[in-house]
Amino acid sequence: MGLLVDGVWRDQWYDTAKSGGRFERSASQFRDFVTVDGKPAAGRERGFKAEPGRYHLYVSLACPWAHRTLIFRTLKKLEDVISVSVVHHHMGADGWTFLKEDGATGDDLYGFDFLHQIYTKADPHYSGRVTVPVLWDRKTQTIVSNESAEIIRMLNEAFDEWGDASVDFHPQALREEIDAVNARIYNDINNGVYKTGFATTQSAYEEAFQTLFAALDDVEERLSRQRYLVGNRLTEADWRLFTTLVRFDAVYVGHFKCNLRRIDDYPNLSNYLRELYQVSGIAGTVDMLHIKAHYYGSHKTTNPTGIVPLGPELDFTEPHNRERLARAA
Ligand SMILES: N[C@@H](CCC(=O)N[C@@H](CS)C(=O)NCC(=O)O)C(=O)O
Repeated sequence: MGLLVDGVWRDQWYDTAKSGGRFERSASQFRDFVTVDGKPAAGRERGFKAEPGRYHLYVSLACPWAHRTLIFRTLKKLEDVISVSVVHHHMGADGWTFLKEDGATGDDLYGFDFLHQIYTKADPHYSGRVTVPVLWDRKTQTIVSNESAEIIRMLNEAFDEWGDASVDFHPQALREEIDAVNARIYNDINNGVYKTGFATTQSAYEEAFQTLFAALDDVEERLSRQRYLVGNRLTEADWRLFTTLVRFDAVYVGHFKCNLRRIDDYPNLSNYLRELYQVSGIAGTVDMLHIKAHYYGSHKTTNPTGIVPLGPELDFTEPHNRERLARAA
């Protein structure tokens, strides 16, 4: 685990000393957009036109943020439009690597060994973390975006000429509510599990832990009344929550000490998780080997032995009871 400083790789763990033991996620730096007409998005200088075969995703199957982009690629039927390379699940002294093992593909575009080489190809003086997902433009050989929240919006709306235009996970009428729900779920749950697991003081851990479970309790209550988070349909907000829920009992409960309750202990959240997992194409985006091997094997400060637990037994294919809420929202 490390970062680039003026284009030079440095092996370094997260620095929580400045923030009272709290984990603070740094903002993504590549923030351009692929658009239908190729014009730059508002406030941006560089424009990228949607074209089939032009863009490539670098992902980790372990990573919940990268997982969002794979889900959108699948649900929008963009598999033949946007190609993908999968990094190795172990993130060690070199950061993400392109070692080909356990289903990791290697770097299909340049044959690089490390993901940080993709970052320095885009910007030889890049300083910052080297994260997945990355949306790469083959044509101009640069990174369009390394922010999953924005990549999924591009996949949702810019490629409809070639993908499935009939599904829209960010409908105009629900945008305000989606944004509000996303904000809480991002801060308290998606990033909340990291704040809990990477805290380096007892008080920072407890603060994040309490916030996380208060938010999960609220979502459980919401899902007892309505089938999905926003409106009566699947939206971006659901997929963003899903990637955390599906990792929760396998990883966050033990590795990140998020152990007040498991998702399995919440009747509505667990059925909701099963329903989303059973949506066509989704199970194929969930890779428990990568998920468990990555977290338990890579975070040496949290799990120095690197031992990957064998449990728990999880079966997301069991029946769910969410149909009864179909008209209740
Ligand atoms: N805000 C980013 C966060 C991505 C992120 O933090 N990815 C993790 C993997 S789960 C990563 O690559 N971490 C490497 C590091 O922090 O050095 C997004 O949502 O795209």
